Amino acid sequence: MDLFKQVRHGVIVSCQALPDEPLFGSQIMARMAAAAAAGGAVAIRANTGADVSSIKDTVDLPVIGIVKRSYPDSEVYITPTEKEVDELIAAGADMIAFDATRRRRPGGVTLEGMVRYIKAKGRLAMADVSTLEEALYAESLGVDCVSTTLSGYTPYSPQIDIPDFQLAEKAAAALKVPLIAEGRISEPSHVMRMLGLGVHAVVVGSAITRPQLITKRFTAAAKRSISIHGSESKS
Ligand SMILES: CC(=O)N[C@H](C=O)[C@@H](O)[C@H](O)[C@H](O)COP(=O)(O)O
Repeated sequence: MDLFKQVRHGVIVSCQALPDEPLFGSQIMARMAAAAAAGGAVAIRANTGADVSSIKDTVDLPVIGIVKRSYPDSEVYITPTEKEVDELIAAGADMIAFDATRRRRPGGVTLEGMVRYIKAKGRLAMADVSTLEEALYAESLGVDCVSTTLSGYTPYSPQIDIPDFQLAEKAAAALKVPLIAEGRISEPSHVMRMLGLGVHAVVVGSAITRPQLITKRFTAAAKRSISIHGSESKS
C-alpha cells in the first residue's frame, strides 16, 4: 500500500536510544517497535541501519530511517551525507529522513545533492526542517514529505518547550506534499491539535519510548508537590 495512505492521520512512533541511553540496543528497539505496533502505531521512525533492520524483521510497519552522526566540520547530524543514506537503504528503510536545513553539511555535501541521491536510489525522502522557508525550499527540491522535526533545534527557530503548532499549521497549508508534525508532541491533546491543523500524521518519540524522561515528569511532579505542600503532609 502507498505509505502516505497507510500513515494518514496516524501516529508514527519514533523508537530511538543512543549509546548513552538505558534502552540502547537494536533488540530492545525492536521490542519497543512491537509495543508501538500493538498500540496502533502506523509507522516507526528509527536511528541507525542496525535498528532499522531489526525493527523491519520484527514488525510489519513502514520504517522511516535516520542515522544520527556527528562530523567535525558541521552541525548537521541527522543523516548528514550519502554514506548514512546507503546504510539505511541496505537496512531496508522505506523512507529516509534527513536534515533539510540549509546549514553547511560535512565534506562539501549539499542539500540538493542529498535529495537527488535519495531519489535516484528510488527511496522516499522526508525533509526534517526547522522553519517554513526550509519546508518550501525542500519541497521545491522534490522531497516526498516534510517534517517539523528540527524546529527548536536550530538557533534561528523558536526555542519553545511545546510542539511548534504555528509552523505545523503554516507548513500544512503552504505545502503540496504531506506535512508531518514532529518534536515535543508529548500529550494526546497535542496529537489532536496537530491533526486539527491539517497535518498528515504525527511522530511521537520521547513521550512513548524514552522511559527515563517519562519517569522524570513524574519524579519532578513529586518534588513540586513536596515544595508546595511541604514534607510534613499527612501521609
Ligand atoms: C531534534 C532531534 O534530534 N530529533 C530526533 C529525530 O529523530 C529524535 O531525537 C526525536 O526523539 C524525534 O524527533 C521525536 O521527537 P520527540 O522525542 O520530541 O517526540
